[in-house]
Amino acid sequence: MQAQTFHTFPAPAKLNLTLLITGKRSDGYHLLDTDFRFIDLCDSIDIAVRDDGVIELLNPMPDVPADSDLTVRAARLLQHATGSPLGATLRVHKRIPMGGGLGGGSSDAATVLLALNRLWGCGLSREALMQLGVQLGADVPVFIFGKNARATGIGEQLTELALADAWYVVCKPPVHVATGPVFQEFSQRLLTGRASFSIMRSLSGATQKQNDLQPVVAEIYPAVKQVLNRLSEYGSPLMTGSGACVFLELANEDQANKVFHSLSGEMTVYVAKGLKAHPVSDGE
Ligand SMILES: C[C@](O)(CO)[C@H](O)COP(=O)(O)OP(=O)(O)OC[C@H]1O[C@@H](n2ccc(N)nc2=O)[C@H](O)[C@@H]1O
Ligand SMILES: Nc1ncnc2c1ncn2[C@@H]1O[C@H](COP(=O)(O)OP(=O)(O)OP(=O)(O)O)[C@@H](O)[C@H]1O
Repeated sequence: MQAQTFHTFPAPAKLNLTLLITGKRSDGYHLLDTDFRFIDLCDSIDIAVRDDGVIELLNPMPDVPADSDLTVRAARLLQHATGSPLGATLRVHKRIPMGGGLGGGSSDAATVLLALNRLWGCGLSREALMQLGVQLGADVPVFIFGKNARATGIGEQLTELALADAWYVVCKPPVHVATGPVFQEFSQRLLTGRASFSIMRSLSGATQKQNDLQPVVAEIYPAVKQVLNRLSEYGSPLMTGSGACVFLELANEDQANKVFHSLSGEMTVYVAKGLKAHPVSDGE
């Protein structure tokens, strides 16, 4: 086989700067009102086009078989939707912790859709890619949308959000949180009055940040609560997505570095800059 030419594409993590749950759809998915921000903590994906139609992942992760990996699923979905006869060899460099609420798998999938749409010459619009992406996960569309955004629906109705420069300290408690069970527990709590939909807060446009999944996760996973407590010594931390990661927004890089250095001996911690936009543009 001919030597393959690889192109490298970044896949940034996201933070949910606020996350309100406003309702539930008939299929069980929850309706959200959430502000997404991309940060410069990124995976990267090497992609080479091949002409035999095969989708191959060179370095599957130990606990995710290649066929289940969101990068492979994204490539196959695009192939199926467009009828492209081309294939791809993929290599994923993970930096974004998994099960952290940072959307790493979703971002990897979005980057593959954006990159292969271009490399295969499919010519799908951004909207069409977003519609494909949501089939892989509720967090995929925002990464294709490509801008920091307020999201409603299950995360697929997006409006651009202008955000000031900011730096973030992101801590990863030593637990892996699965998204589905956290939403299920939230729903259970609705029945017993221990949780409620944040409809009024959403409608009123209240600016105070909160994450409606945080009380659920902090109770089930004491490690998350501990990290929230520790970070609150420096400001007002919040959990991102369905956890487990917890972040603190700082006004400048110096402050972020100071907090980072005081925590780095104790836990897994990252310092990241908020991005203005997704680093992959689809050429539009
Ligand atoms: C919590 C967030 O990270 C916020 O950005 C996302 O809403 C989660 O998005 P995601 O990880 O892409 O989630 P998916 O893979 O689509 O969904 C996993 C499971 O979480 C539940 N789920 C997810 C998203 C949502 N809006 N409501 C839900 O109830 C569903 O049971 C679903 O089967
Ligand atoms: N390329 C991939 N990278 C990471 N996880 C993947 C990938 N492909 C499949 N997965 C599966 O998806 C799960 C969720 O991964 P991800 O890193 O997106 O979690 P998360 O940050 O909690 O997501 P979210 O914020 O969207 O809930 C992983 O535990 C893994 O089993």
